[in-house]
Amino acid sequence: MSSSSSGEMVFVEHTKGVNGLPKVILREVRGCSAEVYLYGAQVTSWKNEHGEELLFLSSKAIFKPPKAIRGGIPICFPQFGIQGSLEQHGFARNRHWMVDPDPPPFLTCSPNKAFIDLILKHSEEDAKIWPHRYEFRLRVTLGPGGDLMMTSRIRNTNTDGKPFMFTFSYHTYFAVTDISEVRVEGLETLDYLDYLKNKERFTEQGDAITFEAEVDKAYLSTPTKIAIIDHERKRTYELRKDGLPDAVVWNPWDKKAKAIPDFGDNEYKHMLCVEAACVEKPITLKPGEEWRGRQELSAVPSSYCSGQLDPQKAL
Ligand SMILES: O=P(O)(O)OC[C@H]1O[C@@H](O)[C@H](O)[C@@H](O)[C@@H]1O
Repeated sequence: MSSSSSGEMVFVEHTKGVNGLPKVILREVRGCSAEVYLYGAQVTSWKNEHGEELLFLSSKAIFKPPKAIRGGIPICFPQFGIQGSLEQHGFARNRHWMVDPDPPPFLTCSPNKAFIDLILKHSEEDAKIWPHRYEFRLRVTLGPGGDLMMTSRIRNTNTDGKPFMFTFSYHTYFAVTDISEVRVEGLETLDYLDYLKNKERFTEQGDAITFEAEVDKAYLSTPTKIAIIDHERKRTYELRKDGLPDAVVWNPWDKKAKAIPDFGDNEYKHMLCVEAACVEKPITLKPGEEWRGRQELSAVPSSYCSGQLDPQKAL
């Protein structure tokens, strides 16, 4: 456990990560931790109190701009996927963010000490590809129980009176023991767009979702709670979201994995992306307006969660 010279615990440590990229480590008293790179404002690690890694990070991840880091929680903004004129998943994930010197007050009075506020603003360079002024503020918090909370606030600061539109996702790569032993609950019977079938719309059947081939789907208007159950590890991830109606589920499986240069051939077995997202209906912000999108993750023993999940319960 890291502590200051006075012996007090350091909840927020500013340090350097791979290739000297600035990184912030968040710690909580029970021993859980999270790591956030300023490059992409990307969470690359989230560990429970036993030091077990809960996020997948590829062994081939390239920590070198302009390549986005493969794994953890990349942020897709202002464009999810290829629906638009920008590069896949937009540019927020490969920009250098700053520590926010002036974060807005949070409405809820929280006892958490392990948090970091980051900010990304428009630049002249980016204005050539996305001609808007904006402020994107992200707070990453590690709760006392080890929960990982992320709140994004995006504000239109255009001075030309123009609104802008965007799509978004927290592209979370969950670490799983064996993908063929994983079940996702909370998305059954929903409509989804299948990206492997030209975005055709289908309706999911009644059963919980399991995996035996490549999957790339955007479930629409989902409940606020989704569970990812890792049977082999007897661990359940709970994803709670607010302001993000959709959920993307992605696993490249063997063939696609081999075609991704910064992804190991067999790593698809040990990851599953379940992304709190807004993809079907883009968000429109007028000048002065702000949007808020939040995700909370917890990891609990499966016996505790199974059967108790109430997908309708709001955050
Ligand atoms: O390789 P990238 O740009 O990080 O994207 C990975 C995947 O991200 C998912 O969110 C998309 O739905 C997939 O289509 C995409 O392949």
